[in-house]
Amino acid sequence: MALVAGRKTFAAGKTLLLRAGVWLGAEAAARGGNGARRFVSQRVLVESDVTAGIATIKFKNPPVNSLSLEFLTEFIICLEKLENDKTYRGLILTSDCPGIFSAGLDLREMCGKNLAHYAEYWRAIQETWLKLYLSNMVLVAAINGASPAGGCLMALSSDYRVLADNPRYRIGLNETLLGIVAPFWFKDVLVNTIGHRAAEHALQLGLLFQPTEALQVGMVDQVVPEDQVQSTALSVMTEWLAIPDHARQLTKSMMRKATADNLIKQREADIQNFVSFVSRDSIQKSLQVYLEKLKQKKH
Ligand SMILES: CCCCC/C=C\CCCC/C=C/C(=O)SCCNC(=O)CCNC(=O)[C@H](O)C(C)(C)COP(=O)(O)OP(=O)(O)OC[C@H]1O[C@@H](n2cnc3c(N)ncnc32)[C@H](O)[C@@H]1OP(=O)(O)O
Repeated sequence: MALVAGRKTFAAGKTLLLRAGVWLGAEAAARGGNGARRFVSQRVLVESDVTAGIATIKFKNPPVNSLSLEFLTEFIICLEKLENDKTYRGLILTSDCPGIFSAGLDLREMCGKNLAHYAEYWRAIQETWLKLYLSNMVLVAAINGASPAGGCLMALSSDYRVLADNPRYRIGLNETLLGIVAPFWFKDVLVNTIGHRAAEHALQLGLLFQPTEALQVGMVDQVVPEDQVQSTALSVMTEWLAIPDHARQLTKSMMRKATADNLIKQREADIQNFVSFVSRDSIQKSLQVYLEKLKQKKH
């Protein structure tokens, strides 16, 4: 199995160091006779059906699929590989961790680190979102677990969302509950999905919706029994892939470009905003208290 380490070039001429060992050769992946391929990487599992042109990315960053810098690095590389490989027209996003889609940003990346680290981290968050939001592939989120904040953003950036019908699987942008603020582009994506009034309400109160509420407000497109999430995602994908790619892709771009451009034109300022916000003593304190509460919950 090949081990690739190198530099990943990000937008704005910046680079993110691809840590040695995080990407374990996709090319060495098992290839079945039925057109199924499996890429192997440490935190991101990629299964694909070459014949159908559909790949499935399973987040595998236990215990809660937090969006750590290492996870994001692997994820971006996987996305790029799939995006550049014209075999794949559709991508299903789901989780390999039982009961958790993604706990969102990794709070440990935002606590007690230096300014350069915060900047690197935020650039990776931006990059992940831009790649997801502007993907030429059809993206279906098969949400098989809790999906707060950054986890919710990943789902919202897909073209279609299927959520498992389990009241423990709440989804929403809960940033205010942590004493932090969802950045404008998180807000824009939420507004595009559920409308301005509902987004204002949800954002100010940091609402986490149970499945039936999420369906009602339009945050997800379908709620299905837990054991039908993957099969539903697959049949939705088949429906979407019946549309000619060029027409669907141009339409997607027409709908999303302005929102993405809004960030692209002020990426550096957005990074500086994040760095100065998150490094404030009061914000550091809020995040630490929140992390401590999460830890104590168990005892
Ligand atoms: C005005 C200018 C503004 C500019 C921008 C400024 C600010 C930036 C805003 C950035 C936007 C932020 C987005 C985010 O995504 S913030 C993260 C929000 N996430 C959460 O609130 C989720 C917190 N986690 C949970 O609610 C639960 O863990 C759960 C996901 C529902 C799973 O519950 P359960 O299965 O019971 O697991 P535990 O709670 O026991 O957790 C297991 C261990 O995982 C640790 N953990 C959980 N979440 C995170 C996380 N997000 N990051 C890091 N670590 C996390 C938890 O502490 C446990 O650790 P332990 O085993 O060591 O105790």
